[in-house]
Amino acid sequence: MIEVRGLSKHYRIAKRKQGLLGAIQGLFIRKYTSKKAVDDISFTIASGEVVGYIGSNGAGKSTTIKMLSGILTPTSGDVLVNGIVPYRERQKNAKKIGAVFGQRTQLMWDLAPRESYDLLKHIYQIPEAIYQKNLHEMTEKLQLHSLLDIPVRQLSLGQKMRCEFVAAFLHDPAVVYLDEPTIGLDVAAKSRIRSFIKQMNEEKGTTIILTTHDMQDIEELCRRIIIIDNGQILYDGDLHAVKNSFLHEHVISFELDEEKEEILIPGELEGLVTYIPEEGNSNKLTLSFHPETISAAQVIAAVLHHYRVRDVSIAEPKIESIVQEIYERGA
Ligand SMILES: Nc1ncnc2c1ncn2[C@@H]1O[C@H](COP(=O)(O)OP(=O)(O)OP(=O)(O)O)[C@@H](O)[C@H]1O
Repeated sequence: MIEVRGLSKHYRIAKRKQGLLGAIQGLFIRKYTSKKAVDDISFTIASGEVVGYIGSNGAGKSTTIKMLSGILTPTSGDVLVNGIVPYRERQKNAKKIGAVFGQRTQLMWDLAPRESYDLLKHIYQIPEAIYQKNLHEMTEKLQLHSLLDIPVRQLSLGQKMRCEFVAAFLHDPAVVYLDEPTIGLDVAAKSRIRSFIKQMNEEKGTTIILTTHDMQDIEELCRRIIIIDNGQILYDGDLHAVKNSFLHEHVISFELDEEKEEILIPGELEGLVTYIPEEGNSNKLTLSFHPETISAAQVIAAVLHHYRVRDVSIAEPKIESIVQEIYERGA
């Protein structure tokens, strides 16, 4: 579906000298530096995959997406999407892809969404029956019937983004690029959009490439992540595998049935767990441990053996901290 081999994009940046003289000199003599925004990356994405493409600001995510969608021509390397070289056959490629860029819109500002959709129907030459079916199903899923005839400029950000998603999926694209699709949205809008993405992937087999700084998006939608930093791929693989390999500590909190003057770690856990004191809580026993040293089940069993426990909560390692660590380690 998507094949990327040795793909690079180097931007040429004009060096400017300071001051008026420098500006005048710059008109005649220009010196350039080169920025390796994407530097020799390779990956393959199969049809129907949902892949999180993540990295810090300036890592090279948007540049990659622009090359995949045909907006940018690579400096070197190969990219093939649906058997098409995107930057060579832009129109053919455009018919098979969809995109939502959180910061930009493809809906006409002064028109109602329905009118923009009608325009897209003609641009993508969607047969009338498929158009009506898709429009009906998608507006239903995103609950935007009541918004279809209101000019886009009068819609809230969350309403507008839901409408954007219909525009991106209306022509049944094989691949959809989502660049920060939930940025600035409230919890309810994010959740509705995430379940729409899930449904489209499951029902239509749409391949999704998701670029986001919102790790909740990644956790809920992606089984595979590609992490890019400084234009190079740091990690490409299963989200849960990375979680396990980078996982340092699990934290379990026990709410004890009664307040204690002193809470002691059960003897059998000595040296295997670390006690995390919680200020002002004399009935809370919070322990951190490495899952390779001792299992959560063993920790719970030992505590239940010594204390009467009202409630237990287990904190999973956050993907944010794992990603942060991968950036810092560099591999
Ligand atoms: N048109 C351009 N000309 C010169 N340099 C550019 C251009 N576009 C991007 N860059 C540089 O290339 C690098 C990668 O940029 P890119 O926009 O791909 O990063 P990103 O991972 O999408 O970042 P963000 O999360 O901030 O959107 C950055 O250092 C950026 O400054």
